[in-house]
Amino acid sequence: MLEIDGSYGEGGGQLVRTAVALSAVTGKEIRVTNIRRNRPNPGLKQQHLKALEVTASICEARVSGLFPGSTELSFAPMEIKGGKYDIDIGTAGSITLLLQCLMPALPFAKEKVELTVRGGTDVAWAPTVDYLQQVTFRALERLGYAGYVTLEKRGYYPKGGGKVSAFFEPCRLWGFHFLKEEEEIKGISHTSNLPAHVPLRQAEAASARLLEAEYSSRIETQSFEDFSTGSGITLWTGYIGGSALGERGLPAEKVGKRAAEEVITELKARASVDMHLADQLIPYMALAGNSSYTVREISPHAATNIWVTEQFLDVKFRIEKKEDIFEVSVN
Ligand SMILES: Nc1ncnc2c1ncn2[C@@H]1O[C@H](COP(=O)(O)OP(=O)(O)OP(=O)(O)O)[C@@H](O)[C@H]1O
Repeated sequence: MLEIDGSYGEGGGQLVRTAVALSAVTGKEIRVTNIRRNRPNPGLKQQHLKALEVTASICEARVSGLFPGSTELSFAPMEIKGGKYDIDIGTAGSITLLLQCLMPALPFAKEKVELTVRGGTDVAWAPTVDYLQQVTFRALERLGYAGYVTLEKRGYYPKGGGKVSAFFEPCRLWGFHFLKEEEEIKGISHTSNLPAHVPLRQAEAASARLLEAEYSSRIETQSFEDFSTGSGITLWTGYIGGSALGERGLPAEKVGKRAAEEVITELKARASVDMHLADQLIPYMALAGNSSYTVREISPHAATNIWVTEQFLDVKFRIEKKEDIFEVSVN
């Protein structure tokens, strides 16, 4: 039984998701203690519970400790099955973070996996669904990953009610060295139940700020009348993304500008991947072997993900400072 201290480093939800996914891949039984100890509300929340429940059912795991607020769990996987699953997170809990828990295991499934997930598609502290599609999947494809997600309906905080379909096929991962890929910046600016000028103003403000920094952009606008009310914008180019969400009282122009600033910060650093993708790629790069990227900073999320991944797999990540950026590689 492998014991993982959930308070290590960043000590958040991602450590638990990576541990469970790699337990499924390696077949190693685990116990995770001190779950989310470094968060103001420690223990498992609804979003984490759903992710763990689905991962357990896909790999027929024996689990204990799955209840709200639980700070310790054990997970003993069998084989990773395929099949169809219909999952309702029940709140505006992040759909993309639920997928983050499952996705590293799915190349090793016996058959294809089809999921329908209901929850939040554009919520704080998580990749937006557009980021997942345009940045994360673009990078994973380079590692041989076979899967895609389709947005059916947006879901914003607090009501949620978004819907995403996802499809994954068993595949063999291979190594890849990520280099900076810069194209015209693309984006989607979207709203639900708000006036049509809101996504336009978000998009125009983002484009104007990008142009000031000498980047051209093409941003699509979308207006929906879905179950929840909200707005957001995601921008991307190569392996770099940025996003911002609307808030009551926050002018649409500020939302657009925030997303643009995120992308500009990443692009100016001249690294190959952004800080979020950098932590997300760690388990896949370890499974694929012989891979690398450059990033402007090593975030606590990335350092923690490296630490958890090294507990499961016989790999060692190297981090080297090269001028103003860091190269992260694994053999
Ligand atoms: N704006 C964003 N764009 C892309 N990815 C993001 C963004 N914000 C957060 N992420 C990603 O979402 C994940 C968040 O992990 P984290 O452990 O903080 O989540 P959590 O389960 O909500 O946990 P906790 O509530 O314990 O913080 C990380 O992979 C991070 O890179």
